[in-house]
Amino acid sequence: MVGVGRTIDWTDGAVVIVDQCALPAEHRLLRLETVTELIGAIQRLAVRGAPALGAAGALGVALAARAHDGDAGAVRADAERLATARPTAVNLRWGVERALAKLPGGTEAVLAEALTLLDEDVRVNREASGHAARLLLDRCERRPLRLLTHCNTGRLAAVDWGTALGVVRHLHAARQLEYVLADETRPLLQGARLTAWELAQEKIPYRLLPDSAAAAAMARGLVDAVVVGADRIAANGDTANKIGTYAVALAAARHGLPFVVVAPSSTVDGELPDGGAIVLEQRAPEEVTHVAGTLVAPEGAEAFNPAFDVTPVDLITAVVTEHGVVAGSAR
Ligand SMILES: CSC[C@H]1O[C@H](OP(=O)(O)O)[C@H](O)[C@@H]1O
Repeated sequence: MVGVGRTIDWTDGAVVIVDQCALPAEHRLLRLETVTELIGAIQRLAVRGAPALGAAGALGVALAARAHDGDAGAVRADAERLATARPTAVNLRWGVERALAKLPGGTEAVLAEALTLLDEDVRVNREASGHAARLLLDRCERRPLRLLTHCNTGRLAAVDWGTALGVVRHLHAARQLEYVLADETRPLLQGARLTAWELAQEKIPYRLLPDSAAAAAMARGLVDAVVVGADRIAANGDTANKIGTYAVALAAARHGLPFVVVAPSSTVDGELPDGGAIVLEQRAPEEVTHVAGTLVAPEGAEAFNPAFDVTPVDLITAVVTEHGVVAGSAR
């Protein structure tokens, strides 16, 4: 059920999500009854995070199948609008296509596939984050661990549990975590608003830091390892993730710290040989020139606001999915 553990689910013919734009001030649910409403929620990041986008894509096809019952052309047109709502996370199109493949079996078959995908997401991310937690315990001597993370990769970025933050949950449960250093993650502050909220909810020790302080934290010996999520992983292991991830990887390499990417295998795009071809979403300048709706730059200031960057695999210790380590120097 949404809110209790799940970030996104299907309730009485609608997609119901936790409205991530309202957090941390308010934990409220949004009921989305049409594909257009769902696309709007995806594009304003009310629902966000690669695995959660996969679930949204699949459930969105169920909405389309119900709305256009019997009109496969109309369903496919809505499915394409969904799949292109945000370009970088491969999971969105993957979820759409998973559900669309069941369309010949009818509306209920599409919904059944989408609900199966949601259940899978939780299991797969628990497995992937479990592998990554064990890898970090193998590679890091110090106990308990002090992890730095970027953006939000917890249950809010998935159906439940999460990827990199799933590692934190495993380690915390095993009493092997001292604290988390969470990058605020400008400009949309997924770390400050969402990761901090998740960790506070579970009384997991954390400190928030400006993105610009991540390298300094490593230089001061405050970090044992870095763990992040992913939005699209190329066949060679190059990884697209939230803007700022590449800088964190450079700093981790400089300080000889493990840098681990955790994602479900649905985030791997085997058709891309390397990260050079990953489409990186560019977002509105206002996300940079304004803070909480207040202009903080000169009127008319231009901005460079890519939502993602690519970390080359040579800076990644391990890319870990439910299948274990699939790329990186730890293979
Ligand atoms: C569990 S992967 C989450 C992944 O998605 C985030 O992007 P966004 O907040 O724009 O959806 C970020 O890249 C996270 O690492």
